[in-house]
Amino acid sequence: MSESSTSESHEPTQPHLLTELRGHTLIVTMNRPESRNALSGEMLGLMEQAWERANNDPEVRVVILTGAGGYFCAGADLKAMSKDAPGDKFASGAFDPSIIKSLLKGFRLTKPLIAAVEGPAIAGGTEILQATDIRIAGESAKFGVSEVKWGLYPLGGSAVRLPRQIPYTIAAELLLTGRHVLAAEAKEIGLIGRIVPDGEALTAALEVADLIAANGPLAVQAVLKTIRDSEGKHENECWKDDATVGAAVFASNDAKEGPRSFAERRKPNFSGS
Ligand SMILES: C[C@H]([C@H](O)CC(=O)SCCNC(=O)CCNC(=O)[C@H](O)C(C)(C)COP(=O)(O)OP(=O)(O)OC[C@H]1O[C@@H](n2cnc3c(N)ncnc32)[C@H](O)[C@@H]1OP(=O)(O)O)[C@H]1CC[C@H]2[C@@H]3CCC4=CC(=O)CC[C@]4(C)[C@H]3CC[C@]12C
Repeated sequence: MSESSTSESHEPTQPHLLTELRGHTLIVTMNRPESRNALSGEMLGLMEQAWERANNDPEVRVVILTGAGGYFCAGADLKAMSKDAPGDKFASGAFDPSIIKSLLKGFRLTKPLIAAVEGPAIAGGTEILQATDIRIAGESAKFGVSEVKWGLYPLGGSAVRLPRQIPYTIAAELLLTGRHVLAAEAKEIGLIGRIVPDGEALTAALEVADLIAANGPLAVQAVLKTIRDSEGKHENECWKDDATVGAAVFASNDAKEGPRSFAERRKPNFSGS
């Protein structure tokens, strides 16, 4: 990683989250491999900063979320929670769990987000996965929303999102039993889109990111907006916004550059305007 986020309190050489801009792709890496990249307060704070950057930096066209050391994320740091229970902060109003920006609940990226998963993606790890658009995993990756095993609630959004993303009965089973599933089953139920050999998830994600980054950025972001905004609505309720968003793209310089590049038999040079 050539570039890393600033650490708020931990060792400056080992921040809990790393970021690297490679071309137009922002790679965001959860970085506590000794704890299977369990979510710390520091990591969550740095994730918020990374998402702000992704949305506001025009150089960023695609984002990849991954984990260090061959692990994705083991959810909340249960050891820290055993000493300092978050429930007290919810009860006092010190933390409002209806918006958890770091886990992309109540806040979404305007750029496509690809998950590159190796190893365990459990509880909060599978919760944030549900906020990603494209999901690629190594064959040994493991998923699950196991909060109920510890008497906890999946506050990262899974009780709402999972039944919308995979068949209801399977979502209910996973949420209520907390059982883990391997990559093959995760793909079968539609939780992830692609399986690659272990160790190759990031490479595969970068290949997809390059394909997306080569496209017109305004077009990509507009398509993503419509995918998100139309979710759960009757199609007739969507056409007005679909037309507004689409017409704005057609009015852009990029929409002139694309057809021109085809006619001139060259690669398009999109400016994002
Ligand atoms: C609400 C969200 C979220 O929904 C809640 C959760 O995520 S609960 C977390 C539940 N996690 C699990 O069930 C996973 C437990 N781990 C395992 O099952 C296994 O370890 C594994 C399958 C991941 C890996 O197995 P392995 O056999 O490969 O490895 P193993 O030997 O078991 O482990 C290796 C070492 O790693 C350590 N380890 C593993 N997992 C964890 C873990 N989860 N926590 C700590 N350490 C872990 C293990 O112990 C081994 O270490 P050794 O030293 O060798 O023993 C919530 C998500 C984030 C919350 C916010 C956090 C910050 C906040 C603070 C506040 O004060 C206010 C609230 C809040 C904002 C808080 C709000 C809720 C969340 C958003």
